[in-house]
Amino acid sequence: MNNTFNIISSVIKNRRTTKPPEMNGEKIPDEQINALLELADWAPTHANTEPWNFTVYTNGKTFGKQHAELYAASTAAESYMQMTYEKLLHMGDKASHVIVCTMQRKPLVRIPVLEEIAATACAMQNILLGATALGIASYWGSGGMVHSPAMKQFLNLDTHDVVMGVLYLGYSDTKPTGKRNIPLSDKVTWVR
Ligand SMILES: Cc1cc2nc3c(=O)[nH]c(=O)nc-3n(C[C@H](O)[C@H](O)[C@H](O)COP(=O)(O)O)c2cc1C
Repeated sequence: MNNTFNIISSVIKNRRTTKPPEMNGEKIPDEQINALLELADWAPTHANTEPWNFTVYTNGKTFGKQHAELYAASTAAESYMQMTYEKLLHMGDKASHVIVCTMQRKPLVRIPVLEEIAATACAMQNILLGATALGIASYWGSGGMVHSPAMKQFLNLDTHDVVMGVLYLGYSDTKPTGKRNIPLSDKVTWVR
């Protein structure tokens, strides 16, 4: 294998999910976030629809407040849990930047939704890999209100658009070890 493969292989294998509470509050320079977004923009895209969109929060607390308030406003009193509110409120406290990632379909696009979602996921993975290369810890979260109609409305999305997830980026003093539960051989079929 050549050196480029070895480098990218090491970045891919070293990317690990770090939960935002494990981040340490240190700030990432905005230029580095821009560089990551530029990587996202080079994701593959069927028919060049480039359906990814990003809302970048330079303070994790701002998104946390909006997320928690959305939960409070759209949860019936009998289901509401203060613990959930607090968890959402403080989720990004120690993150540097929070990026809400959405797939937004252009009008009249004939590309299947599945492919637009896949393209946006590729863009998000580019961010995660770039972050790893820069020593930035990352977390792709889809909990709380992320997939709720209330979040779509909050983000002014159209019916066919999708909230893909929230990327929390920051620095961490710890690094989780990776694991895979299913052997690769169980997921691969070779036809010769
Ligand atoms: C689409 C997607 C949604 C995810 N949502 C969550 C989530 O809501 N909560 C969570 O703890 N982890 C979430 N994760 C992160 C996974 O838990 C994590 O990728 C998995 O444990 C494998 O660990 P690794 O990323 O270190 O390889 C999500 C990952 C993806 C790709």
